[in-house]
Amino acid sequence: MEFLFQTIKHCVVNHLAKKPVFSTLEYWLVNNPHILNFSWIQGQTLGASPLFLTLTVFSYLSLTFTLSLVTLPSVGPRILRFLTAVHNIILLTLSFTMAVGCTLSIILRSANVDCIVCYPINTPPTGPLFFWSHIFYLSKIFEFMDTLLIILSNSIRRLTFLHVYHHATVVVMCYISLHTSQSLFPGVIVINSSVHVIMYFYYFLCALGIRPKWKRFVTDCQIVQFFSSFAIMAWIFYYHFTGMGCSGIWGWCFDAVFITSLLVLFLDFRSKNYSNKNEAKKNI
Ligand SMILES: CC(C)(COP(=O)(O)OP(=O)(O)OC[C@H]1O[C@@H](n2cnc3c(N)ncnc32)[C@H](O)[C@@H]1OP(=O)(O)O)[C@@H](O)C(=O)NCCC(=O)NCCSC(=O)CC(=O)O
Repeated sequence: MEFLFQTIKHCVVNHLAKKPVFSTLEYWLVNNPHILNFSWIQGQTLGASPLFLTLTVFSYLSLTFTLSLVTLPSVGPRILRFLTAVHNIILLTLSFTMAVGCTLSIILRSANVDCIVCYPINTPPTGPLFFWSHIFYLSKIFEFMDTLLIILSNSIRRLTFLHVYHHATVVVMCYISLHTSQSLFPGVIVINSSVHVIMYFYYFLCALGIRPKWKRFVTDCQIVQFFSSFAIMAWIFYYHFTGMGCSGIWGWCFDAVFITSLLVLFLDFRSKNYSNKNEAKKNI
């Protein structure tokens, strides 16, 4: 693994870095002073307080519950489709930027594989990796708009436990990961953002009235991402107990429960949506 990482780093630093496009990307996604000097400071950085987190999650859950019960003034289908398409394009672009920014930050700012997987205990949450973690956290709050779009489209059957539980809990996971400088987090960001590029592209096409035949592929990518997260978690676990310890091991425990619960919910979603019986029904 170390050899693979050093080879990639060598290629990036010695070959790609000479291309003007790459230098521009490197500046805007990693070496910009705003990103380099980023610091997650409790009570100062946007969203960095338990009160903010509590109010955000509470407002999301109570608004979702209330709005799903009342009859909202109907938004014309054309306007709703337009809003949904714009929302998906924003999240697709943001997810792509986070995936590229975080990958470049990992390659350029980490000396070796150990530094990516296991931050030393008491690592301060500063610099590019935590900048992208912060953007990822804020993007999860922006994803609340998914729920509003479901409610506005009167598609209450799509307002499932999986959807609401995922949207509410993922914000808590991001907060804990930033707060504890959690080692696993950049890996999760790269994987999740990449999967979300595909997912929001799928939703974008749906908003345009196109029903892609590869819906199942999106679900499979999501399931694979949970297994990949387990692999990274096992790796951290190994480093933590065989070395000097890794930062954010309490956050690790939260993630273990959260990712397991999502895996169970997604496997259930998969078996209900794509079982041979259901597929046959759709084709009738
Ligand atoms: C293929 C999936 C991505 C989506 O499954 P669904 O059953 O929701 O898909 P679907 O075919 O019914 O979706 C099409 C409908 O979604 C509407 N739609 C379009 N954009 C949307 C958006 N941003 N949020 C919510 N709904 C949206 C379309 O207009 C269309 O409505 P109409 O039918 O009226 O025309 C699946 O794998 C999945 O994630 N299912 C769980 C449901 C969910 O909420 N997923 C996202 C959060 S979980 C997550 O994000 C995990 C992760 O981190 O990867």
